[in-house]
Amino acid sequence: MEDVQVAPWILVVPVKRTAIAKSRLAAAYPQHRPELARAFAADTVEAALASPLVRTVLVVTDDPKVAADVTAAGARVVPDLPAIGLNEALDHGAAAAVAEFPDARIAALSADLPALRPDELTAALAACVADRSFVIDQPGTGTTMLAAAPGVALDPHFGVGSALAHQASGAVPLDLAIPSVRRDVDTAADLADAVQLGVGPRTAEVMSIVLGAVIGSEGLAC
Ligand SMILES: Nc1nc2c(ncn2[C@@H]2O[C@H](COP(=O)(O)OP(=O)(O)OP(=O)(O)O)[C@@H](O)[C@H]2O)c(=O)[nH]1
Ligand SMILES: C=C(OP(=O)(O)O)C(=O)O
Repeated sequence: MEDVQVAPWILVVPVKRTAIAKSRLAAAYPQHRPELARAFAADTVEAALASPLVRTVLVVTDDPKVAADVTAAGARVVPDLPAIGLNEALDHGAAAAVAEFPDARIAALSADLPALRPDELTAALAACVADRSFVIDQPGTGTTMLAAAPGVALDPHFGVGSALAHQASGAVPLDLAIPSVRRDVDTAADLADAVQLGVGPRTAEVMSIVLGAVIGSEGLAC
């Protein structure tokens, strides 16, 4: 009988309600911040689903628009528990993943990676050989992905200074050239950098509306 290989990874992607998310973009993008947060999540999930190592993406969110977007893309939604916070949301998503896929490898992936490339995510997942591995973000202090081997607890420590916290908890940082996996977007400068790398279609669409509005308001074009 043919040996069908099953993709080993379940990704848990947390998405805060976009009405309150990405507050550090508020000054630069007061009108479009929620739409940008939604577009980042849609592009991140779509790129993750395109990796051949990814079996399923579980999106932990209470945002109905995000839930509709990611469901249409082929991901599954795990409703957030009320006001539990990022690491608790990840534990909640990981528990749902373990219950359904006990032999799978589980990784938490931030939803603010609009330039994410499936090939770079695949390279990152393939390099996760330790019990727990993680990807340090572009600034060097945070984390964009945390992965665990089957049977190993994810034990997430996302938040300010999470790179040090994950290392201190025994997770091993990946040493790979994977700029799109590292490029999380918190600030307007991060977003400009992501656009340089090449963002996914949803973010590109919102950015074209934003730039049209800016240029239009300056009377240069409409
Ligand atoms: N489900 C869920 N996801 C969260 C929560 N807090 C943060 N996230 C997600 O975790 C990822 C990293 O979070 P941050 O970069 O801090 O995002 P943020 O809180 O929207 O951004 P700031 O307001 O600028 O701090 C993003 O994908 C967020 O949507 C939470 O309480 N629940
Ligand atoms: C949640 C994190 O970071 P940020 O808020 O900078 O995206 C993190 O890096 O763990």
